[in-house]
Amino acid sequence: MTANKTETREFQAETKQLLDLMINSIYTNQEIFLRELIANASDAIDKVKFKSLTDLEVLEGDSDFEILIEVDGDNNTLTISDNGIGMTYDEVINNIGTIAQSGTKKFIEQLKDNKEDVSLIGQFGVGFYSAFMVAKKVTLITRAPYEERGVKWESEGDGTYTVEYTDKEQRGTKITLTLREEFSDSNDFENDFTNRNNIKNLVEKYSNYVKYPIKMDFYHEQENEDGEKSVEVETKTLNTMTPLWNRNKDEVSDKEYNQFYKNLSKDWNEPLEVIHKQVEGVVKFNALLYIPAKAPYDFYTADFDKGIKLYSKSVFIMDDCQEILPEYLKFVRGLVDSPDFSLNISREILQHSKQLKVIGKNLEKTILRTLKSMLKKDREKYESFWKEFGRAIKGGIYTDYSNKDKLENLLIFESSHSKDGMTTLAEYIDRISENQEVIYYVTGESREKVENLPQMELLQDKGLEVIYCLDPIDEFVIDILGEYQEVKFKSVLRGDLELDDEQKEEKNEVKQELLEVIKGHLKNKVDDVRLSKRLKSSAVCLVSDEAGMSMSMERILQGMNQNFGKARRILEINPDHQVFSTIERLYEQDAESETLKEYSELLYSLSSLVEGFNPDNPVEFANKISNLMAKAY
Ligand SMILES: Nc1ncnc2c1ncn2[C@@H]1O[C@H](COP(=O)(O)OP(=O)(O)OP(=O)(O)O)[C@@H](O)[C@H]1O
Repeated sequence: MTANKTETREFQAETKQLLDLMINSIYTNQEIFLRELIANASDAIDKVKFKSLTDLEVLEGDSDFEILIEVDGDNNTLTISDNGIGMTYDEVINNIGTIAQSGTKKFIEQLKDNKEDVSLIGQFGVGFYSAFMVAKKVTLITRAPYEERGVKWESEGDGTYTVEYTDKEQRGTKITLTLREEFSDSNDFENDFTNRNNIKNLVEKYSNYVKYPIKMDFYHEQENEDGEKSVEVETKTLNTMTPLWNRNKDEVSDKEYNQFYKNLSKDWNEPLEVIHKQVEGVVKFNALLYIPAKAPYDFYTADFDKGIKLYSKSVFIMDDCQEILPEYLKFVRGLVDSPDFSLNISREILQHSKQLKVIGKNLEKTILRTLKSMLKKDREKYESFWKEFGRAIKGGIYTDYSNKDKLENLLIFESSHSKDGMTTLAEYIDRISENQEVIYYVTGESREKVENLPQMELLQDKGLEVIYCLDPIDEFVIDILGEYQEVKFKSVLRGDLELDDEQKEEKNEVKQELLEVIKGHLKNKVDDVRLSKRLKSSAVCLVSDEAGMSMSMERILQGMNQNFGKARRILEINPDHQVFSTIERLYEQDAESETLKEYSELLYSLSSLVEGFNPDNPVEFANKISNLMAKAY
């Protein structure tokens, strides 16, 4: 880098792609660029303010924090300035010239498929680039504290940008957008970003609770008694600033809560639930928490930025405090403001903060109470919550057994009881007859698949309700719970169902020898062969042993490339099926019959197929079936 020279640099390939999309593909809601730039300005002021707590010099005597907006209708420009932390030369190149966030690629992919979905912009941390939705040129001039010179960055969004040193007296950043014609057209109020009233409306809509004054000059023409004209300048603060969470709950409207949420989370949707808590006790705090309606695109990945914002007496301390709420509530967004937090609290100190623990426990209880009440009072809303975040709650049971009692009552499942609604475990228990001693459950990929399983036949016939575990994590959760209200869980696909069927019991006595022969033919494939008490119309099914791993677990672990061995397989044959009579006949004629061996193998392949496993040798399997068909007539 050579000082005082203008450097022309190329954007990264990804940035180019992003800019291209910003400029050419987004046709609605372009106005949010203003929110994004104001948010950046506010973040930058937060940063310098925070730094000044330990280093007052950083302020250089300039501590009247503010964000200024200027418009110039003659030159079609809009300028946003802040006296925040500013950027050094290298920071400009690192922060503005490149996209560090790994999520950006995914953002580009999603935008390609869904060009209208600008709600994704904030989520992916591409806020600054949204300026190119409305600007044909963006000029950024910035100076960091202690730097002698400022830095000028400029780009027309065409693949390159320039950087050079420049003079800048005031600390902070000034961003000037030279607007595209369609965004400075005085005949189109909502898209005219040189119109002061439009800007005022947008600030009120999107940035009303930004903590620092957002100011703009308004010009009033005046005429005195002698007919002389003059212009009076009035500087107005456009935002109300009072932190919403410190206002009385009764004084805050739903609209205000929702708008605040959108600013805070960058989510385009309204939140599903708002929790506003004001506590005066041993520990004093105000909290404003939100349960989102939709899971962010990266919610179930390690990239997800979880955490709650921390404030002390309305002064921002930290963006994403992860210590306050347990991992399973990571979907909750919001902030906590407590005078008990120390301003220069570090992440290390946070982990041992007693106040934080007390507040965290209090909030956890409140959130769980809110969810419980939603489950009781508004099932539809709860089911929509569950669809988005149910897995996080289940994860809470799976990763920490001590959460079991808190969370088991929040679980809901699909079940054979109803095609539309879902059931809690308590509702299941309420419905079962006194002599049913277990909670039946079945694991599988979809309602349709589990309902067609041969293993379900007898239960369906007897009208016994079965819980459908359609999410791979369900089986782990059920394994951990073991029982609910002292009623044990029982997998339909494992062990003996103990559904006593006396007629079958009688018939079963004589068949043991035949079963041993079949077992001998399937030596390396199954651990046992039994007569089934659960099949009605199907000939065979495969179940796993009560002890050890289940077959669905085996499949999940295999999918994760984890080799924990195989589930113990048991082949069950329906003694009432014609096929069984056939093999019985074969056995009576010749216990060592080759055909009996072949049929045993075929039955095993058929049962594996139903379970979703391919036959060990598909070609041999196909040949055997063809031969059988050829012999049939
Ligand atoms: N006004 C500003 N003052 C100082 N630094 C800024 C300013 N605007 C942007 N930056 C820097 O540029 C970076 C990139 O900004 P950008 O808006 O693209 O993403 P972000 O703010 O990090 O993410 P998000 O928009 O999701 O909050 C910021 O993280 C910040 O370091």
